[in-house]
Amino acid sequence: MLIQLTDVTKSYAKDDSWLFRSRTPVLKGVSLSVNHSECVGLVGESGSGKSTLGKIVLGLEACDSGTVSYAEELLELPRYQAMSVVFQDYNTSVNPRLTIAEIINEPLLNEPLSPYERDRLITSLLAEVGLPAELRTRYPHQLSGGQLQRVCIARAIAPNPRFILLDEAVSSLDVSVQVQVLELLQTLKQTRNVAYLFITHDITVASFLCDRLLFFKEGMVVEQVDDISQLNRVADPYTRQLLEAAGYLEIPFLNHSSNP
Ligand SMILES: Nc1ncnc2c1ncn2[C@@H]1O[C@H](COP(=O)(O)OP(=O)(O)OP(=O)(O)O)[C@@H](O)[C@H]1O
Repeated sequence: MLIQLTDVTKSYAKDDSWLFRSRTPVLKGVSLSVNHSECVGLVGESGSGKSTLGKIVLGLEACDSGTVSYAEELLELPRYQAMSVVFQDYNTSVNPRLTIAEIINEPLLNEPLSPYERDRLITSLLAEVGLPAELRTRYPHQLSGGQLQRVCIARAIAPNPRFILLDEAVSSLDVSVQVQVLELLQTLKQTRNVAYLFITHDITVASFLCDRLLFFKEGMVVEQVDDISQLNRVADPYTRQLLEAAGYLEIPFLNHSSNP
């Protein structure tokens, strides 16, 4: 086990809380684990609390109750080397005044590398995410969305983390670019032995990349699918609704009733 959350709750103060001291519960007792080198998908609608959960996993927010435990190997490393994150909005994830090489170098600033070694590492990280070395001197506005998200992925893998949180990391990309970036993430997962928590509202992309899926609704895990080939067997009505909307339950060989 790399990361384990047990019975985590979180609430935020309501806007009128100065008067009533009332709070809105956002996470209502969430338990989940991410194992070494696995990709866990957290699928749910907008506002269900997925990003809040992601922030708690990264240690950016504290939970109100419950526990978050990390494997020893994560605790031994500085946080930026143990865990990385790739957000949905690649434009606001990068400093527009930095070159692409400087952006990728951000998590490497404390590494004792010579200028030559640093240069070579940045070039090899660009190659690893499928980008040419010439991009290193460009600025973010001179790249396409897909290229910039690849730069964010290069920055995320630069310190060689054991865990990466992917928060709607392909949701802003065109469908064809989405597939390429998902394939890149799949490759990196294998070559770098990294674990992902993949937060998304899109069950199709989640089932492409993930080993396990957790369906999330109103701050709770309502269903867990350990075997993606058994997706059609989900019982929870909300999860079935999501699958139906994505066309999964219409495919005859996946249909539960025709394949007992
Ligand atoms: N810092 C905050 N203060 C107050 N309320 C917050 C805060 N952060 C999130 N919320 C509220 O918590 C709820 C869950 O938000 P969250 O961003 O975790 O959902 P989500 O499932 O990631 O949604 P989306 O996919 O749209 O990003 C929302 O109602 C949001 O308004």
